[in-house]
Amino acid sequence: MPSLFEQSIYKLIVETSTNLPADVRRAITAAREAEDRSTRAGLSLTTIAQNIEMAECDVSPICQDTGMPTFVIHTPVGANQIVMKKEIRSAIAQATKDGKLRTNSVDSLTGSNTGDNLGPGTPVIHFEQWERDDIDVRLILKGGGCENKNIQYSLPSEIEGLGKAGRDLDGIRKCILHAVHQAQGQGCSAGFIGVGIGGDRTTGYELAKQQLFREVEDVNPIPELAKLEAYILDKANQLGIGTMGFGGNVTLLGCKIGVNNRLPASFFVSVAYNCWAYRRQGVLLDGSTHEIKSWIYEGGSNVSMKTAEDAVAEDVAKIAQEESEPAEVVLQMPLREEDVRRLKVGDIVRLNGVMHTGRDALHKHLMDHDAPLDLNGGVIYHCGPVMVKDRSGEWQVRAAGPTTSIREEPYQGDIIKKFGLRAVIGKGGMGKKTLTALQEHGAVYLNAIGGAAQYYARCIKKVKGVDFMEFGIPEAMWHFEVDSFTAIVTMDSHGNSLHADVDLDSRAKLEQFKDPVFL
Ligand SMILES: O=C(O)C[C@H](O)C(=O)O
Ligand code: SF4
Repeated sequence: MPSLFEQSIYKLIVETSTNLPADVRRAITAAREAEDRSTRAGLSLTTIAQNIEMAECDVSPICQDTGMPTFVIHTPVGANQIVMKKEIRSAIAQATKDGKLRTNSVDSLTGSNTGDNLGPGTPVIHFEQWERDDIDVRLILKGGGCENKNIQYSLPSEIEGLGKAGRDLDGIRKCILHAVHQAQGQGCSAGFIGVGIGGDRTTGYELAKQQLFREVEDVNPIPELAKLEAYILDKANQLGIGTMGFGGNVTLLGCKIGVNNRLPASFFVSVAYNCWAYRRQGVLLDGSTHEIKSWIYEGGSNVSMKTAEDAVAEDVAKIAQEESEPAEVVLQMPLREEDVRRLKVGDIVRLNGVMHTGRDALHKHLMDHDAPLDLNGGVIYHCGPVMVKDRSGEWQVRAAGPTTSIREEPYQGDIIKKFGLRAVIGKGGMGKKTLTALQEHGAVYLNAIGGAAQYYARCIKKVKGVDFMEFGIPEAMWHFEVDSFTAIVTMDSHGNSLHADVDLDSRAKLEQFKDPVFL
């Protein structure tokens, strides 16, 4: 029987992974209200809202990437932190086994997955002592896609699109606006950012991440920073990047800035980007029994993700469905070249049949090996799912949203041509080389909604098999039979890319903020 401390930590992990807190929910609902619901961004936000409720209802991960578990713990003086650490590790392993966390700890040299989320450096546990009797445990699960969009600036600097940035508040302003722009939709916008001003390279990033433990709705006690936070939120939302980088009115949901002293020679501005799946929670434990006394952040269960408009819209959708043909294109996999060549950017596609997952390890492997099955007309889904075996030994999908596609850019075009793929599904879009291959071969890039792991898991009707289990669960090649798997064409075979358009357009908007504001 696990100790009460371990049980409390387990509850914290499950709650954090499966139930988005109230402040984050309110921010997402406000974004929905600011966006026209019939646009790509509006539709994506509706799916995100549904996904949040599905995760809560099924007690399953909101997003399949359950991130780097990072704990910040305050203990009474003299509390045994060594025992606590052991029990936290044990709770992490149990939550992984139960499918509440994905197996996310990978040996950086060999690529092998430890399978239980434990390994050198994982999980991250920071202890602090305080002169109180209770134990305060906070946890953030920040995924890899948004972590990849973190960025650090060293001032003074020349900032692309914004010009010179000096060692002052206005220079800091430019760094933060640029940080939002460079993320585009790849960190599953609309996102939240934590900013650390000062420190050294390491503590600057630490400070940035600490800001993500603040409440979305709080106000910075330092007046200049409160002003800067409000400014960034307002201006970032004028960049037109929108949810998933589809264009739209809402790009940023929160901005929190902290400041530390620096060395005379250094001036770092560090930005931690967090996706909409902003999973952080905390518990206050009784110092002697280790029972949960209270939750630190208001729980999500009281804040429904439905807006007043939803009820009306559901009726309208029903009528519309009855009266007219659905606007989506329904396709059966494997796909035919002529069907794919007809698709254009903006089309909504519903896929039926069998698709195959593949991400970094698979793409690298396929460059100089054969595929384990015929991929002609096939569809590769950039996805690392959460999978568990049920009692009868069958694999079950617990979460299966898309991963950031751009990582496959060096390989994708070649793989499309070599194996005759007709579509790749992922998120955030891909680059020129892939776009050229889509054109030459007759294929499309489909953007699924990042983080909507429960929504997509429900489209998977059967796990048909798996290859390359030696790559670990997220990197293996899973064969999924899907029904009505919905995604949007964002790169077509005619040379069009919504991602390139939004990038260019938002870059022009960024340049409007070149002139000094904070003098
Ligand atoms: O690893 C994943 O499944 C997704 C990742 O967090 C991403 O955003 O690309
Ligand atoms: S897939 Fe998107 S929502 Fe999930 S962790 Fe990555 S960035 Fe966050």
